[in-house]
Amino acid sequence: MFALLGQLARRYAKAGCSDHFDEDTNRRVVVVNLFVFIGGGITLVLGIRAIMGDDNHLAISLFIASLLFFSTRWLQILKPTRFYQTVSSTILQCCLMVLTLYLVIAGGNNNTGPLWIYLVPPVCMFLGGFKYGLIANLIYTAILAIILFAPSEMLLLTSYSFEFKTRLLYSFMTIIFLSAFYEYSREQSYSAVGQLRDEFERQALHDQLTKLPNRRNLNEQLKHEYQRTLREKEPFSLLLADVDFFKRINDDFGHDAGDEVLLILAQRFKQAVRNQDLVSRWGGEEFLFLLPQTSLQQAAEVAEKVRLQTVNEPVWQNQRPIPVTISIGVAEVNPNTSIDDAINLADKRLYIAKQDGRNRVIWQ
Ligand SMILES: Nc1nc2c(ncn2[C@@H]2O[C@H](COP(=O)(O)OP(=O)(O)OP(=O)(O)O)[C@@H](O)[C@H]2O)c(=O)[nH]1
Repeated sequence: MFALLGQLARRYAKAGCSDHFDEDTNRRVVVVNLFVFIGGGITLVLGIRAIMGDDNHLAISLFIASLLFFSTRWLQILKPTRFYQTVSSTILQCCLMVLTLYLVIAGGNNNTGPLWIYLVPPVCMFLGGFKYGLIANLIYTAILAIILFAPSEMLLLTSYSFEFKTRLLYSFMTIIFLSAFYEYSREQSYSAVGQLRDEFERQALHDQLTKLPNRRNLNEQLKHEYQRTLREKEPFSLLLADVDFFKRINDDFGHDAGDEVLLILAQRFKQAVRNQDLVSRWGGEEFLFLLPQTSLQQAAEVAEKVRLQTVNEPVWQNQRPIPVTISIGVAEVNPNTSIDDAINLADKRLYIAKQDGRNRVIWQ
């Protein structure tokens, strides 16, 4: 029974949420749903009470407000887009503001109407965000002050003492300040968490030393590129490049120099290829190039260019030249080969390049 109620409540609260929305928008959808349930329900009940108390004006206002509250929920469920979510939350805020101002003007039941204005700051802050919430609250406060302090209470249908009006305004402004502060802190934390998440995602997909895409990242790109190859029947190619005798570089020049070599090579490789090509750090001193829309022969030419550039430009570290050469295995991916087959073939050709004396490209 409780489980069923919980399930119904969850379904009610989440109606209108969408995977296309960010977390904050979905949370606003939930708040609109909950507010409509509570706010719409209470105004409906108060409307019925007002009818029974023969206060027809108040009853009609409350019924209209209740209807508008419920319509905002229908709107965001019927049209689950960001635009309609904004429209429905704006209608809800305007409706709440007009209703509470009306309650201040009319006094409500035994002059208790002004008590409802304290709902405005938190609801507007949460639904509109810090900036728009603050603007809405300041406009509301200005209108409230005009209504309360107009000469001879000409805008009021009831009467309040001067002390009541000033205390109402002061306490209302305090609530605005607290709600604004809360919303500002919440937005700051939300954006800090977002930045942290982006940074973690970036780190998970990139190599720490060279900042190149890592193996996991490239595997994803390979799958995308393969889909395009299947669709458009156009091959792409892979270069598997490995630094020759890298262990010797580490031993002769130190591990830091080895790191520097990898870093400089990564930058040079990136500059040597087209924008749409991808260079990744595949393993320790291995780099895998993904060259979209490139045949085996064209890829072999690119590989030769990269090899020559590497052998002709030593890496300088602490004013010492470190001679570097690379060996490269090339393979083509077309609709008749799988990605794994192509990587294995590139690996096999790289092995042959090493066996044949290193500093060379093997592509057939
Ligand atoms: N400095 C540094 N060294 C690394 C890094 N990753 C792997 N290595 C080293 O690279 C060396 C690779 O050595 P090997 O696999 O024997 O290959 P190699 O010496 O390049 O010989 P060949 O590939 O046959 O030409 C190992 O000593 C690894 O410790 C790194 O990020 N930085």
